[in-house]
Amino acid sequence: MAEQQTNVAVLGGGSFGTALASIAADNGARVRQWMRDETLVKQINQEHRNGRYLPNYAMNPAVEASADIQTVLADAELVLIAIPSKAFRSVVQAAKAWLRPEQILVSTTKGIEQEGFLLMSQVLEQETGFSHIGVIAGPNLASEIADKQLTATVIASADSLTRTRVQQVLGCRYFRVYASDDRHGVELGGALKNIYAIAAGMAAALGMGENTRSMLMTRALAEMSRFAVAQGANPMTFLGLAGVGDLIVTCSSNLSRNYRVGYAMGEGRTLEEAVDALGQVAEGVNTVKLVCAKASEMDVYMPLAEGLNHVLFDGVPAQEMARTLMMGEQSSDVEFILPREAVQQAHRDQAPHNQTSKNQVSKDQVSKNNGGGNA
Ligand SMILES: NC(=O)c1ccc[n+]([C@@H]2O[C@H](COP(=O)([O-])OP(=O)(O)OC[C@H]3O[C@@H](n4cnc5c(N)ncnc54)[C@H](O)[C@@H]3O)[C@@H](O)[C@H]2O)c1
Ligand SMILES: O=P(O)(O)OC[C@H](O)CO
Repeated sequence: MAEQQTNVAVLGGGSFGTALASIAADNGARVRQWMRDETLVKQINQEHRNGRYLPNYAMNPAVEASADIQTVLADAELVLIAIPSKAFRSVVQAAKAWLRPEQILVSTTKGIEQEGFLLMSQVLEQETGFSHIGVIAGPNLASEIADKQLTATVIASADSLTRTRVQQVLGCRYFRVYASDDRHGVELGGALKNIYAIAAGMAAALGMGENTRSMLMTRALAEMSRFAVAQGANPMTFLGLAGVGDLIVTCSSNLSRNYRVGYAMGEGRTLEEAVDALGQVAEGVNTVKLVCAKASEMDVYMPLAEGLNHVLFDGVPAQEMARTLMMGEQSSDVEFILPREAVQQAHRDQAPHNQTSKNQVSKDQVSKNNGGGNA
């Protein structure tokens, strides 16, 4: 007996929504994609191409685009939401009247909501109260997926039906879907890596080398997992695709919008110029502010994120910040093996006179250290 075709709804007409819609259609699902822009709807239905966000890639012709959210959600078993975090809640609210508890709702958005520091799956939970909720995250540059480059992602959910159905619906010859039940860790991995992608782009534009990039990525991973553990996530998640996997791709590729924002700033553009030139979402710009505020509230040491925050919003030159960071506390490599506090204690015990601990990267410290570093 032939298996029944799965109905999939994709909310979002940007690059990731478009890439995901094509995967599901390539895999035999009936896919409807919702977007606001009627011109884009017409173009996708007639030319099978998203000329605004992925102009150089053919979409599966079976994807039906529509600006009517009710039509798109009707009969959908799986709903994939690819809307930037700033608009995520409003779109879920607009969709709510046509969502049903038996549907599987999956956020693909890598951002944080300012009010309450909520991740998008938490917004979904708040708005719907449903139980089949998950997130997708991993090293997933939309244009490479649209080009059918071999790619893997993670579906994370406490609900096994959500994990299994997403693996069945999206897993195909060019897209592998791994499962996790650490939804919070996977979602945080996706959101946090954007911060360090901006820093990596900046470092590349400033001519910093591969040792620097490697140090930045590895210390970023330490910082991300430290923050995530304080938020209740499993540190082991950061060894997976949604942790180190996504960090590698976004810190190395100029296909990453966050990396491109950093690169443009490293070339001398202002943040506003860099974001305007992009014309697409770079979630890391907003995330760094929210994460620094939360880290300070929870007393989590995040010198790279704090440093980037000062560069983006306080006008501190990136070179100067790099010098300051190089003069910061020399700490433990892997804190889950040798705790940072043990290294600090050893420094205190062996210091001829007491040193003050350098827990925060402040603007004052930047000016004090200016010129004195060895980055
Ligand atoms: N592009 C990627 O490679 C990629 C990969 C993985 C995850 N993501 C994540 O997916 C999310 C979406 O990213 P994207 O790349 O598709 O963004 P994008 O900038 O390419 O497109 C965003 C889409 O959202 C729509 N949108 C914005 N505000 C809206 C609103 N109020 N109502 C309805 N639609 C609205 C835009 O019109 C556009 O169609 C982001 O959080 C991003 O981090 C992106
Ligand atoms: O283009 P970015 O920087 O939003 O990154 C896209 C994806 O998150 C990469 O996995």
